[in-house]
Amino acid sequence: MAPTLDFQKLPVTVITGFLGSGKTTLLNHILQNFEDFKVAVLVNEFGDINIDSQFLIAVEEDMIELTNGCICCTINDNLTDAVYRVLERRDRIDYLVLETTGVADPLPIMLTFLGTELRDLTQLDAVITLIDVETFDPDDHYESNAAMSQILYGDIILLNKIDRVPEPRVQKLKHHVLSIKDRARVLEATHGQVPLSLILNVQLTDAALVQGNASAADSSTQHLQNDGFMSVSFKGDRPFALKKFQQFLDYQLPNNVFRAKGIVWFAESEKRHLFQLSGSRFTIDDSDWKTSPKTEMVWIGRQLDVLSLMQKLNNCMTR
Ligand SMILES: Nc1nc2c(ncn2[C@@H]2O[C@H](COP(=O)(O)OP(=O)(O)OP(=O)(O)O)[C@@H](O)[C@H]2O)c(=O)[nH]1
Repeated sequence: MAPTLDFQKLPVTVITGFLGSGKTTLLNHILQNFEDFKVAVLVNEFGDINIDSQFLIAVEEDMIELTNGCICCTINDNLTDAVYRVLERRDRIDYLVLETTGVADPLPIMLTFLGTELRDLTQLDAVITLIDVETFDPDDHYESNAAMSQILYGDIILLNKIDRVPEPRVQKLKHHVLSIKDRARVLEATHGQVPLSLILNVQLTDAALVQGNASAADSSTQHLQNDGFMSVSFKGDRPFALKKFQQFLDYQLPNNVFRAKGIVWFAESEKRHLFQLSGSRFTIDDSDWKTSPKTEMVWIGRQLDVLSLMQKLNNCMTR
């Protein structure tokens, strides 16, 4: 028999984790496997989620509805508004999953659910923090206050990308995490593949403890600026020359770039290419164009020299 969720309050799971740690990958795993319930997901961009177009019923400006009853909403700038849009469909939605941006401190987000009128309508179930075991350095935490806060407030810490490192490193990181947060549920995964029963509807968030930290949230809204992260968008109306882009990645990529993703149009290919860079590794996958070809990418890093980066990317385009 299918399990039922009969909560008066809408259960909410928050997925957090540093840039490129695998949050969207986990979200896709949830959307594909949480079949018994109708899930709403709140994301920053639709483009990241793998939605097979055959499952689409309706696409509105900020909401996508799927045949299985699930919906995806974009957060835009206002989380509370986005949650209320989901609550308007409460009769048809059993569960809410929210993916934060990689440089977000989860505490203010948790307090949105615990410290406002949303507290009567939603039930914060757990915060899942993903850690990329390959790039995470326990000595510097990416020199980021937000990364530290993600571990401090994570109820479940998912050590992800264990396919990329030797087992002893995973165990070392596990000890490190438990030294910061001894009550965390620590799990290990590749591509976020964990049984959903271990991460959803687990009721792990201690609301009283989090609310006790409310005063820390005032200063934490500054984390983004303090951590020095910034993003640069690049759009190209001419294709990239494959060789030039390869040379850029091999020899000219600034070392303060941490993450990049987007769609690339190559002169040499009729395909649409999805580019992902995380740390020093990148992948390029292909699919078919559903729009006219174009290049659209986001580059994220610290103190980026915007002009120089744009110039280098411009130089990758064919004349
Ligand atoms: N080898 C390996 N790659 C992974 C794993 N999990 C995710 N990836 C890849 O890592 C890259 C980043 O994954 P995402 O799920 O987009 O990460 P994210 O945390 O949503 O990234 P941001 O949106 O930048 O915060 C993608 O290319 C994924 O395919 C894993 O367990 N092993």
